[in-house]
Amino acid sequence: MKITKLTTYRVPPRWMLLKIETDEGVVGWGEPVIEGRARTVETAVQEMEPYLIGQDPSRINDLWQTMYRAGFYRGGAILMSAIAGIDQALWDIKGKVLGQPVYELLGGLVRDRMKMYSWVGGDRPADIIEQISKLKEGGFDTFKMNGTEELGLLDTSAAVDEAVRRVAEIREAFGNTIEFGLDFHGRVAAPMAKTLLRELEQFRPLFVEEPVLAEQAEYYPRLAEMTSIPLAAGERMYSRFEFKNVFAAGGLSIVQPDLSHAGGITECLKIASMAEAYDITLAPHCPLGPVALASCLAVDFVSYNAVLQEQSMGIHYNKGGELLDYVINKDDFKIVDGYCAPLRKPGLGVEVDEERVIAASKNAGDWRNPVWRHKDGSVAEW
Ligand SMILES: O=C(O)[C@H](O)[C@@H](O)[C@@H](O)[C@H](O)CO
Ligand SMILES: [Mg+2]
Repeated sequence: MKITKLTTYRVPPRWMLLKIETDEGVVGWGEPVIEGRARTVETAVQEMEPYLIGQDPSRINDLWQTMYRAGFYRGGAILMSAIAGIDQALWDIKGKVLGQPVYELLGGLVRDRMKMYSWVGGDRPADIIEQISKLKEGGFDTFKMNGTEELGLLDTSAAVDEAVRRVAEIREAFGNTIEFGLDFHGRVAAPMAKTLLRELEQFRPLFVEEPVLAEQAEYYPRLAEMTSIPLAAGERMYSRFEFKNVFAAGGLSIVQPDLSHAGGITECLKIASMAEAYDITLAPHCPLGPVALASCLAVDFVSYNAVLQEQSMGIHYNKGGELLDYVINKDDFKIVDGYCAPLRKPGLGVEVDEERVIAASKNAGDWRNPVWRHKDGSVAEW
């Protein structure tokens, strides 16, 4: 079998799907994308083509190493997202050729169902109680929200109180009947992280995500020393070579690689195994589309340390397109009592609605995250 064609489709709300065709008619789908840089990743996928066209798609490991090493420069958000989507599609092809779901090719199920969580609250956390109540009726009991609005490098006691008040209200309203993670989203600089963590400790959030920016990862062990709140990070790290230093330095309790940013299934499996050796749990990042989610689930169902899975249904970013818009097998993504079952169809288990994808790609738009400014006019982390 030989790879014959790669076709990318940028689609609303801010995703990109990749179709890889072969000379025997087997097709694989992937989701290479960096939110807000879809066109850049699209070009990176096109630049990877010479390594792929005419090659045997079953040789995923060799194709992965070639894409990673052959261009001399390596790593980073764009190249690793391009490799990620291609890798996902290659696994999809392999499973379809062998008539097996990807998780069977990776040693079979390590669990029967996977715990999912839902976003609430939007860019600036609001209406949290109401949104949690609604989702709770639908069976969710685990949520994530932004921990703060924009926050100054050195901000006020009032800003800290505002972040704490929101969390206090959640515990007040729901007690321990629900759990929630707080995503600091890189908005909190090191000078503020300790104060916020200390003040939030009493409400026992399930985790605090990106307590400081990934480029400040050396703070993770120091912050972990002063709080019992599990610290989570990983969506802005792109290969096991980045994660190894963070694991060795300590401080992380939860690692969140993104299956569409960190080299795909092949790479994230390695990251998951490395994390397990350090007793770090796995909660793949996935505010993206259905092929990305299916790839996450493939890794979740074979990784003992997988504990939580993000999914984007109802997320505040999904304007103009929802996770289930582009798949035929909508029921396979059903979340029952907050859990998702394995996708049992061959490959990634996603039946992509190609007609819908092609139609939607005609007006994909160019999603960008907002550019926030502090009161003094300087740019703020969004
Ligand atoms: O935890 C999450 O889902 C992420 O922080 C998410 O909010 C961002 O990755 C966003 O998609 C960037 O455009
Ligand atoms: Mg996040």
